Amino acid sequence: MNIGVVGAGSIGLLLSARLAQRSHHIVCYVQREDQKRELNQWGIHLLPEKVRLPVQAKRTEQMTDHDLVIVSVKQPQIHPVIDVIKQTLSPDTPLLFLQNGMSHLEQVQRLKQPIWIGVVEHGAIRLNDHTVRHTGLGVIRAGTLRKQDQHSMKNRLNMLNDDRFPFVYEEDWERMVKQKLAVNAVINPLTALFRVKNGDIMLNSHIKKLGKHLCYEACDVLGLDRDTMWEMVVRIARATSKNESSMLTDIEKGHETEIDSISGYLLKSHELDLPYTRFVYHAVKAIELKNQEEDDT
Ligand SMILES: NC(=O)C1=CN([C@@H]2O[C@H](COP(=O)(O)OP(=O)(O)OC[C@H]3O[C@@H](n4cnc5c(N)ncnc54)[C@H](OP(=O)(O)O)[C@@H]3O)[C@@H](O)[C@H]2O)C=CC1
Ligand SMILES: CC(C)(CO)C(=O)C(=O)O
Repeated sequence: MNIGVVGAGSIGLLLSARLAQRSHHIVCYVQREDQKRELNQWGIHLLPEKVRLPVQAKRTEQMTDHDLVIVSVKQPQIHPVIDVIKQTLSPDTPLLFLQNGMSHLEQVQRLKQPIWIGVVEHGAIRLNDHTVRHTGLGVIRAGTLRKQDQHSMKNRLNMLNDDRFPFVYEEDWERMVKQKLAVNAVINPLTALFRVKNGDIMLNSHIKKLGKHLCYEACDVLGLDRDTMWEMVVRIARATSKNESSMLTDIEKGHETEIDSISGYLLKSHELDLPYTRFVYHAVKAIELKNQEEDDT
């Protein structure tokens, strides 16, 4: 397939490399000239295998139609990408959105294109503009926003699917996104606040206890079963145990996190008090603010 990947960060580079390995033609859309140059010159260096995969790189404004366009920028970065999509892509080009959280869904639903909503259960970390380490093998789950797109989506998803990098079709995308939100509402703030890798939150009995409270609060808001969800959180934390969560990476780099679309989304959509969620929300925002103040001085 001919695939465009918007955003060549940890997940964008991982996806581009894994799909290029299966001989798909990949165009990475990036926002910086230096990253474009590096990717065109070196391709993607994929670890731990130490292989180089050739890709083409262009600026996001140069976006054209593909068999599929995958959007792998972070939730707070999505507005300008949606503007480019509106201006450049035909209404037939399918779009796969992979953001954590749920705040982007309202905007995305207004697009005319066939929309696939996906969640990533892999762990990945970008080491430089053309090098990525695959730190936790998981799956990518996706479903279609509109029923009429299901058939063509299933066909295309089959073309992407591979035992070493699975894509799984999900009939109930809303449930899938809610479950991923509950997982992120536990793992992401705890790893960011305690500065630990995903697996470590299950090894420290106190952090694990906080995790269970966060999980139960998320389940109560989202209408999910508490025990099933806690099992899922434990499974994903273990499967990605060596991974730094995307929120921890953001905190360490002094970047804005996705806390607003994860814990913030839960707080906004519920009237009951969620004391554990409220605490981690403000704690992560406090670190963001501190990082910002340090940058300004
Ligand atoms: N990392 C992980 O292990 C996991 C991440 N996720 C989710 O996947 C999504 C992506 O995360 P991740 O890859 O870690 O994030 P990164 O911050 O590593 O990557 C985001 C990339 O998007 C780029 N970008 C921002 N705006 C634009 C634009 N207008 N045009 C082109 N590129 C742009 C950034 O460019 P620049 O480098 O120039 O800033 C950056 O390279 C998030 O929602 C995250 O929560 C889900 C599961 C696991
Ligand atoms: C599943 C998990 C926690 C993997 O690291 C993730 O989604 C993230 O880091 O944002």
